[in-house]
Amino acid sequence: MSSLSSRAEEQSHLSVIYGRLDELRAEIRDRLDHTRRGTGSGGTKEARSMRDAATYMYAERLAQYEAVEQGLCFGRLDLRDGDRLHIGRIGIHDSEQPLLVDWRAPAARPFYVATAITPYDVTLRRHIRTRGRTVVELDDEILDLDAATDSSVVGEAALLAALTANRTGRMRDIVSTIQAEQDRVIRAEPGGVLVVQGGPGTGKTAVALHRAAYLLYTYREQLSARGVLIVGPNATFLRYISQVLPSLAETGVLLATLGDLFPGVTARRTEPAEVAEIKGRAVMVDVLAAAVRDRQRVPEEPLEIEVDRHPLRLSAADCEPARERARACGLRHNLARPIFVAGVLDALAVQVADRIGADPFWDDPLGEDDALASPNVLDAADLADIRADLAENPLVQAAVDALWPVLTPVRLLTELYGSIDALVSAGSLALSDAECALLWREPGGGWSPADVPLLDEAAELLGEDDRDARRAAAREQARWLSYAQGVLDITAGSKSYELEDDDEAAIPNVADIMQADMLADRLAEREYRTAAERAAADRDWVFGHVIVDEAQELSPMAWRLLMRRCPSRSMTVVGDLAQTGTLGAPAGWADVLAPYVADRWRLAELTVSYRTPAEIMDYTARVLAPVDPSIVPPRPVRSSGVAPWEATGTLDDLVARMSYEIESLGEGRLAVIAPAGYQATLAAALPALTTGPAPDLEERAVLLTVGQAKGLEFDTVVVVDPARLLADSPRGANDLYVALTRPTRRLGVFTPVPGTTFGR
Ligand SMILES: Nc1ncnc2c1ncn2[C@@H]1O[C@H](COP(=O)(O)OP(=O)(O)OP(=O)(O)O)[C@@H](O)[C@H]1O
Repeated sequence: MSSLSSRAEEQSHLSVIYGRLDELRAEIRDRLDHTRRGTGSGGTKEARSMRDAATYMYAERLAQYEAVEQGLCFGRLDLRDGDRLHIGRIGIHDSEQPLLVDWRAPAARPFYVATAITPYDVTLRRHIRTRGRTVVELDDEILDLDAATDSSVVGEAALLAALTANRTGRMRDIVSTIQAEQDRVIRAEPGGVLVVQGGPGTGKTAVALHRAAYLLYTYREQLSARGVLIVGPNATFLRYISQVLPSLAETGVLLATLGDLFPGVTARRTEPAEVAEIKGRAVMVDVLAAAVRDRQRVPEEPLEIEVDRHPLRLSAADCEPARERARACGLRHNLARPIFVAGVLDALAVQVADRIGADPFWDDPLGEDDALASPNVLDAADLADIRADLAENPLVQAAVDALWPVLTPVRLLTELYGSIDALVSAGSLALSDAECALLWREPGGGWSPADVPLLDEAAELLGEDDRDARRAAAREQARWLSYAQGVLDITAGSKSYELEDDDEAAIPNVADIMQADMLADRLAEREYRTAAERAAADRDWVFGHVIVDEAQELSPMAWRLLMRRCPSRSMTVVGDLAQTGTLGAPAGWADVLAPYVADRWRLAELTVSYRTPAEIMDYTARVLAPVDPSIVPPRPVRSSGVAPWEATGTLDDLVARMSYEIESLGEGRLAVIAPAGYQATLAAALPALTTGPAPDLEERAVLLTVGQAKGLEFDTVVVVDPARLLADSPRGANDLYVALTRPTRRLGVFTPVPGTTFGR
C-alpha cells in the first residue's frame, strides 16, 4: 500500500521529530542537573524547597518525554489548503513550526472523525505504523466523496492490525485508532455526569482512560490541581490498565479500587457475596447513624465517681439534658462531644460546689425552715476552677468516655461487627436478625472492599475534632502561598532571559506548569507529589473529575462515597448493565444517579465490539438467547474464521485439551475461566496455569473466576462448565456473558461428563 517514496518521506520527517525529542530531553536533563547541583543545604528554607520542587517537576517532565518513545507519531492529515499535520502522542515544535500535533489538540480531531461525507477539510488521512524509530507501514485513506465506501471504520488496516495483535497481559493505548463514536465520548465536555454504556469489548475502558488523558490536557488548569480519579473493580484490573496513561504521558490520574479509597485501610479481605450485598445497601446509612447514637449513652444506674475522697453521683437525669443538647447542636459525634462533656461537668461541679461552698454561718434566721437553699459562698470563677479540675480527673474522664466516647470509623465498625447486640440494636429498623447475624464477625482479620464505604460513611457521621490542626495548617498555607506567588512572578519574569532562543512552549518553566496554590501545596509539604498522589492519602480530597469503570458493580453505599469525592459531579460512568455480577446492583443508570443528579445526566452508547470476533459473538448470542433474551451482544468489527469449540469430558480430557491450547498459543495469552468451586481442583490438575487471588496476567496462562476476569481479555479463553456458571449466581447469565466475551481469537467451552463436577 505504501510506496517506497512516501515511506522515505515519512521516515525523514519522523527522524526530525525524534531528533527534536532528543533535544528536548537533553535540555530538560541539563535543567535537572543544574537544579540538582543547587539542591542541598544552601540558601533559605524557602529557596531549598523551591529547588526541590523544580527538581521534581523537571524529573516528571523528563519521565513524560521518555514515556512517548514508542509510537510517538502515528498519523498524518493532508488538508484542502495544502497544510499537512503529523499527529502524535505529544505536541512537539521546533523554532518555526509544529512538527507534531498532540492527539488531544482540536486540530487533531479530524484524524478520528473525518469521513468522505464529512471530511473536515481533510483530503488524506494516513496511519503511520512504526517499529522503534522506523516507519514500517503506511495506510492511506483518500477522503473523496466519489471514492466513499460505507465503511464506518476509520483506518481499517491499522485498526485490524491492533485488534489481531497478540495480547500481552497489559492493555495498550488505542491512540492511533480511536473510532468516531469513541472520540465523541473522549472529547465530551467534562461538566455533569456522562454515562457510557456499551457491551463487552466496545472499548469502554480504553475510552475511559483516553478521556482522562484528554481532560487533563484540555482542562489542565482546572483539573491538575485536583486530579482525576479512575475507579476500577480490583487490583488485577488496575495492573492490567496501568500502562495506558503513562504511555500517553499522563501522571495526574489516581487509579484505585474502591477498597483503596479510605486512607490507612487496605481492603483485601474476602467475604460471601450476601454479606457484601447487605453492606452495600443504602439502609446501612441508617444502621450506622443508629450505631453512633447507641454510643451516646446515659447511665442506667447512677455512676459513683470518687473525687477528693468524696463520692459524686452521675445519674441519667444529670446526663440526659447534656445528651439532648449535644445531639441537638447539629454537630457530628466527635465534634458534639465537648457539649456533652460540658453538661456532665456542670452537673458534677454543682455537686462539688454544694459540698464545699455551703455557707458555714448560714442559719435559718426565723427558725421556720423556709429558706430555699443554703446560700453558696463560691462565685463563677470558683465554679470554673472546679470544672477544670474535674475535667482533668481520670475517673471523670473514664466515666465520660464510657458515655460518649471519641470514636474513629475503625473503632465504631469493629465494635459494631463484634457485638450481635449492637448489630441488632443499630439494625432494628433496617435489617432482620438473620442479616445482623451475617454481619457479625470476630474483631481483626482486616477489611473487605464492602467495608470501605461504611468506614467512609462512619467518618462522615463521626467527624474529627481537628480544629486546631486546621487553623495551624491554614496559617502555614497562607505563608507558603504568598511565597509561591512571589516565586512564580520572578520565574515568569525571567522566562525569556532563561530560555533565550529555546522553544518556550515546549520547555516549561515553573510558572507554565504550576499555579501558585499548587506550588504552595508542594512547597509546604516539602514533598512534591502530584495531586493524584496526595489525593490517595487524604479522605477529604475532592477530585476534579471522577471516572468509574465497571460501574454496574457498585453498591449504593459505594456511590455515596464516590459522590462525596466529587461534589462538582463532573463524572464519567462507564459500564454495561448486562455484565453485572454483584447482588444488589442497580437495575438501570437512572436508579443509580437519581439521588445525586436527578435526571441531569447524559448517556452515550458504544455499539461496536472491537475485542471479540463475529464467530464468538454469534456463539455467545446463541447460547444466551434461551437463558436471557434481553442480552444482545454488540456488533463485532471483524471475523477471525475460527469457530468456537465445545467438548464434554473428564478432567483428563480437559488437561489434554489444555496442553494443546497452550502449545498452539504462540506469543499470546490464555485464560481458563471456571466456577469458584473448581479453582482448587483445576489449579492442581493444570500446573501450567498461574492462579491465586491476583494472578500475574503477563504469565502465559492463568486460571480465573468470572469475577477476576471482568474487564480483561486474552487471545484464547476456555470456559469450564457453563451450566455451573449459570447456576452459581442469580446473575448467572451475566456471568456467562462476561466469560464468553473475553477472547480476542479462540474460544473453547468444556463441560464435565454429565453427573460429574470438578469441585464443590
Ligand atoms: N479504537 C480502537 N482501536 C484499537 N483497539 C481498540 C479500539 N477500541 C477498543 N479496542 C480494543 O478492544 C479491546 C476491548 O476494549 P475494552 O477493554 O476497553 O472494552 P470494554 O468495553 O471495556 O470491555 P468489557 O465490557 O468487556 O470490560 C481492547 O483490547 C482495546 O484495546
